[in-house]
Amino acid sequence: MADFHQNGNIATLHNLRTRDLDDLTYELSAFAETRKITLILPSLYSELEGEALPHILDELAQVPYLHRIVIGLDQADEAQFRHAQRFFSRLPQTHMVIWNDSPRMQALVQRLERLGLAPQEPGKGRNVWTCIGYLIACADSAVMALHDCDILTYDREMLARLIYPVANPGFPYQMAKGYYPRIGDGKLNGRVTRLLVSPLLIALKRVVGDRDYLDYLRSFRYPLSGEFAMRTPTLPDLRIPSDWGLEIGVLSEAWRNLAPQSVCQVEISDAYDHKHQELSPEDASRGLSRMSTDICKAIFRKLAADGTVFTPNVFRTLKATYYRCALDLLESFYADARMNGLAVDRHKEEKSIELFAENIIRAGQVFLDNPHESPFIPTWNRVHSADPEFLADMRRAAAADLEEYAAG
Ligand SMILES: O=C(O)[C@H](O)COP(=O)(O)O
Repeated sequence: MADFHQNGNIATLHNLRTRDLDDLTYELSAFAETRKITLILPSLYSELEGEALPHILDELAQVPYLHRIVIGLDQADEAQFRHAQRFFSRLPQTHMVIWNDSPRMQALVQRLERLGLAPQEPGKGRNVWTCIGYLIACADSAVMALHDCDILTYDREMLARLIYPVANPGFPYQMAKGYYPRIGDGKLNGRVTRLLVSPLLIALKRVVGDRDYLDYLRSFRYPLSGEFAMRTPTLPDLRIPSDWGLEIGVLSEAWRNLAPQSVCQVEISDAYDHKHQELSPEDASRGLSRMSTDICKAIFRKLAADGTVFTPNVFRTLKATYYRCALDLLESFYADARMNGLAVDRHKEEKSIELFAENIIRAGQVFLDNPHESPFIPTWNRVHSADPEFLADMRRAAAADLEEYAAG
């Protein structure tokens, strides 16, 4: 049974298991009559062949309150795009599959390149950014929700709970961030959240001192969850990182753009499992190693923008402090897991901590070498002011792709 603890920084909306899904769905459907809700699904083509997405579609097919579903399809060729259209056609809601690699979409990226506004690299950040652009171009939704396509434990209650705080017109929330425990196969997962982000935030507080931004980030029970919902007026001014700092980046943007009273976190599942990436200790450009470096960079950059001075010595101290904090937290995770009959491989976890400690230094070095480097894709407001026709052309391009490469 959940608790009802509030941390005092941002509101936490728990699942007290006192309300059934039908009742929640009924109320969401009433909200949706006056505030249209769009769901964004950033998807890799390979996820269509995985076990999670077919089940996600089965669940979504039963959701009555969604106005539109926008699927951003990455890493697909023409035949795969046609297949994707067939795959998603069982959704009863209006939906759009955006083929990000289509010749038309690529021509649009080149158009942005000429303006110096193109995303620096492909990936989930660019995919999400494109889908948000499409949503802005449609100009008919009041609420947007987004979740990953690799959730093995998906059910439609997760979506209902994610959307509710921003769809309820009586609530002050502009953004809701999902949280849950990541558990699967009898193990405690969420390696980067538990072993990097949580101890790093504690260590930063010790090394650089109290910062509102650190307190804010520490308030989130699962800062790396890929699930969030927002009221759409905030979207045109949202800067999305194109690297793996996407989740932290979106939280940082909410901190910059919104009052703390308008941000909340919401419990959406009691056991979440997804596809696990490899740690990749040998190759820092892949897997959780790359993810951990990008996350550190995102946090360092944000603190620097808030007036924190970083030097090589600060990063060396931070590494040592982090290492101690991470080992201490590991004790807590171990005890918690053990008491709940879950496995924690302490050797593997300590190896991960060692890798993350190295990556703190690596990220620090990248930051010191190039403090102005920014992974952020320009906001849609900026693109719109540089090229007022762009959004309408993008919407037309997505529709033309759909027509030209009909499922067949
Ligand atoms: O949330 C995280 O910490 C990362 O996405 C890794 O998650 P995993 O350990 O569950 O694969």
